[in-house]
Amino acid sequence: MRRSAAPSQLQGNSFKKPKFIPPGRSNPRLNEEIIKPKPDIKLFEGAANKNTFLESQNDPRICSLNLLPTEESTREINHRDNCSGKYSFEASALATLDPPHTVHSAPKELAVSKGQEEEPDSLVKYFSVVWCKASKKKHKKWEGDAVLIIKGRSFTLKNLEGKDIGRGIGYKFKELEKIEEGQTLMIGGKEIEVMGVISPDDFSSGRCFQCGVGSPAIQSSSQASRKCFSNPFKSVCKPSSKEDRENDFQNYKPRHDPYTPNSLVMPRPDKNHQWMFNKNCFPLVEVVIDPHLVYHLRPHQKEGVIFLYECVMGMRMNGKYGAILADEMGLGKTLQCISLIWTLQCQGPYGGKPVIKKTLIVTPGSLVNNWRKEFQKWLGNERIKIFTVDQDHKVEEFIKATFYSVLIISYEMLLRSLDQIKNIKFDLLICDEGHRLKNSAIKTTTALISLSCEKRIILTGTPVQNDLQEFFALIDFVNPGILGSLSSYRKIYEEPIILSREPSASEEEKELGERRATELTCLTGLFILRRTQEVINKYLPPKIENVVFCRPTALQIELYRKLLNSQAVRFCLQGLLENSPHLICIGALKKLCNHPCLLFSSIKERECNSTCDDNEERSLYEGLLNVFPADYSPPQFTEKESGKLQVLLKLLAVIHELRPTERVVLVSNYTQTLNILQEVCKRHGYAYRRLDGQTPISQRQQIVDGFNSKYSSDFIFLLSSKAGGVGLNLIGGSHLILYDIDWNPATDIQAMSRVWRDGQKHPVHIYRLLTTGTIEEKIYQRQISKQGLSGAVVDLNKTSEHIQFSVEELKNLFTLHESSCCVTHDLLDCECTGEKDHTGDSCEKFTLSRHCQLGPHHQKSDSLKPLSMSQLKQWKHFPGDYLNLTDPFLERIRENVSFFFQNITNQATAK
Ligand SMILES: Nc1ncnc2c1ncn2[C@@H]1O[C@H](COP(=O)(O)OP(=O)(O)OP(=O)(O)O)[C@@H](O)[C@H]1O
Ligand SMILES: [Mg+2]
Repeated sequence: MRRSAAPSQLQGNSFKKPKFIPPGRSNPRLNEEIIKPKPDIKLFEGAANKNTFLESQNDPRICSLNLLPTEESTREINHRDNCSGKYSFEASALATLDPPHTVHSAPKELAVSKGQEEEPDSLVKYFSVVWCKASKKKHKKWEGDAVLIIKGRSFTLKNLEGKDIGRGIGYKFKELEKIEEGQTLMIGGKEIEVMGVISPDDFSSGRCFQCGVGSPAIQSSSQASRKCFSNPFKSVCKPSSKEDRENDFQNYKPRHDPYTPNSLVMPRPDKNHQWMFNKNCFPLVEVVIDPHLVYHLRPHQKEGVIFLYECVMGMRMNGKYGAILADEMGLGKTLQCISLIWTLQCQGPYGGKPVIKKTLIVTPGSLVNNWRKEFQKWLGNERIKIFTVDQDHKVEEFIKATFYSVLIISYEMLLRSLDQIKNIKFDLLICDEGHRLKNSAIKTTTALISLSCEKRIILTGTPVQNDLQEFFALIDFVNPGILGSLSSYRKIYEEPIILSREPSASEEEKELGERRATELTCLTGLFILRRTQEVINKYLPPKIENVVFCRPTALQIELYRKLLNSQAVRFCLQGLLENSPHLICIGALKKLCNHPCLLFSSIKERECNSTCDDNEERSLYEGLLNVFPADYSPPQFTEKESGKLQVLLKLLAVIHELRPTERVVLVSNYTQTLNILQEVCKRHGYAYRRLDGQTPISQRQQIVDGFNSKYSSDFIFLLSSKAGGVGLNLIGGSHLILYDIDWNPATDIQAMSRVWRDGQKHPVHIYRLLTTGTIEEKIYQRQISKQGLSGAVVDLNKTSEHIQFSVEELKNLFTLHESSCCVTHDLLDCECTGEKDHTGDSCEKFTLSRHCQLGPHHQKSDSLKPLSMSQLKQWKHFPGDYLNLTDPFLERIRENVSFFFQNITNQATAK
């Protein structure tokens, strides 16, 4: 049985008597009150004091009706008659003889109104109650907490999971109106005791359903300012003797001077915290961040460290020690965590004793060494001993060598070594790129949940509120139980919030959904921190972003037309979408855009491995080989066959010529395309490195370091965005070219943020290449239109296979616009004719709205979000043959380009 004590911990809610009291047992608080007989009282007040309790004992009428919501007949509710005369001495004398769990006669059901009573619309009341089924059993116990909602002449009883457990209509208004704290009554076949009144606000916010939730322990984040203790040695308890006190005075000094001008001092624990965690009565000592780190920390990082400190210390919410640091990419989440670990490992507020001993950092395989490097970068090799798990360094080694305090391991390795890891006592768990834990059913999540460590931090660069169920999984991971069970979360938050966003939602539903969303935000906002790129922009060089529309070649156009005329495409357009032939068609068109030889290879491959199942694919390729020259051979592809490749070559040449010391990151989503690009590098003598899904994890950091090194002779870094994009720092490159486009804007954004981040010295140039009039433009439009944003915008796992297309959409997708120099511009409703340099206002002044289930409360500016159409319109744009092209790079590639969009961020600091 659920205990009802929790609601009392909620600040500001109206639960006054939260404990279960067996039916018939008097409520201790009310025992103190003398309840005078009221002649007009109608409802049973058995549990309100001892006397009334005895009333019930003597009452032979135990309700046998079982009134579940569906049972019309049970709407009969009778309040206890003749209450008034029974507050007798006789009864109270009996009370002293009876143990609490003796026979309890339940009150009679309240009765439904027979006549046509006037409906008082205005009356809506909420009560916290405890309930049990009506029974004649001697020893009854309350079965649970519930919320009773009285509305006019009807009632609803909801359990704390938000489910209806009783409902009835047509009661006497006057009787319902009289329900008050302390009463016991029969309603809907259930006996209930009214524990307290719930304010409408507590109901609409959903707070009244939260049980087991720790109370916010923080008043405001301003507490997190640099406030020194007036007396760092003052303790809640006094040390035992004078001598001890003197020793303490010596021993309990802060590790770093809290009074130096730039010191960063952690907020002090309040009395409640001290009472909970300072059982040994140690003196309070300032926790001061190592000045060596403070020197480097940016202002937002200082705030972040304080936030993390408060969360994991349980200072933000009683009994909860988790946090989600969801700063946008490149804001230095790693450094913030390192600062926290280093601090907690050496210091603590109680007697200066370290709060943690061992930390576990779980991260994608490609970032394991990046973490080690960051530790070295900020703390050197001596301060802290780090152990990274790989093929040659097993967890056993960490266990044997006790001097290691931090274990860094990939998610994959964690699963393999789970048994050993479980045996180590970790005090802090950090999950980097932790949005992967949004699915609570996957092995990684269950494995991590099984670790007993309470202090848990999720790091993620992607917003977490886009999907309410994934949101729950992340929240429940860091602070288990804070939102109740999944089913109660659904009833109390998800359903009303989603319902309120439906176009058909009533005003009441909208209001409720809005309130629940606000409450959810408030509750979770205490331990989620997200800052956007803007906080760091001022430290970054300018960023020049270009969308380059490349003309397709004659061969590409011919093949494209043939593909669109194929039987497979025609089937798709007739809505015959079994076996998803549209995905094959889309794949073929995308390959063709990258280079016709990729399509050629696919056709040849299909010819070799033909089975009877791939009719669609064969029908798609029919007659295509005739378009290629007879002796066509993919390895000998020519660069002139692809519009984008021609642009790329010119771009590489001009960068090499004009910026000989700068380097290029060249990104594709496809390994086969990377093969072509690699071949191009070889042919033109460009030194390169490559990182894709096949690159062994152990080599990845080395490849990245080699490229970033100032001594590197590389010119190009070939990167597979899906394999290696997340979390990498590629600041050695200042030009980034996205050779192809992904359905998911997040993949592209991830890749783009690899170069424009802290530490970048050069202005950053980003080029997104699209083939004019083709499917690539359509995918781009989908990215920037609302439609593209729906659902989990930033979910890197979402691919085209997850996207549903209507036949209408497919028609649009499978159209080649041969005469337009930029279909995307045509769609913008821009007043310019595309014939001149059209410069709109800076896009930065536009607030970007994020499509998010939590609604407007969360729609903060999010600079790494994909653009919207209207923002793109504000970008400078011009056709390829525009005369006054001032950008030297664009000037050199214009021959093969039909249109440009350009936007410059941080122009003021342009060098
Ligand atoms: N205060 C700072 N001063 C200088 N460089 C910094 C600072 N903070 C972080 N950096 C550097 O910025 C780069 C990005 O930091 P980091 O990798 O921690 O970003 P992140 O927030 O984890 O981003 P992502 O979400 O992409 O993983 C790193 O090279 C890091 O060393
Ligand atoms: Mg990171």
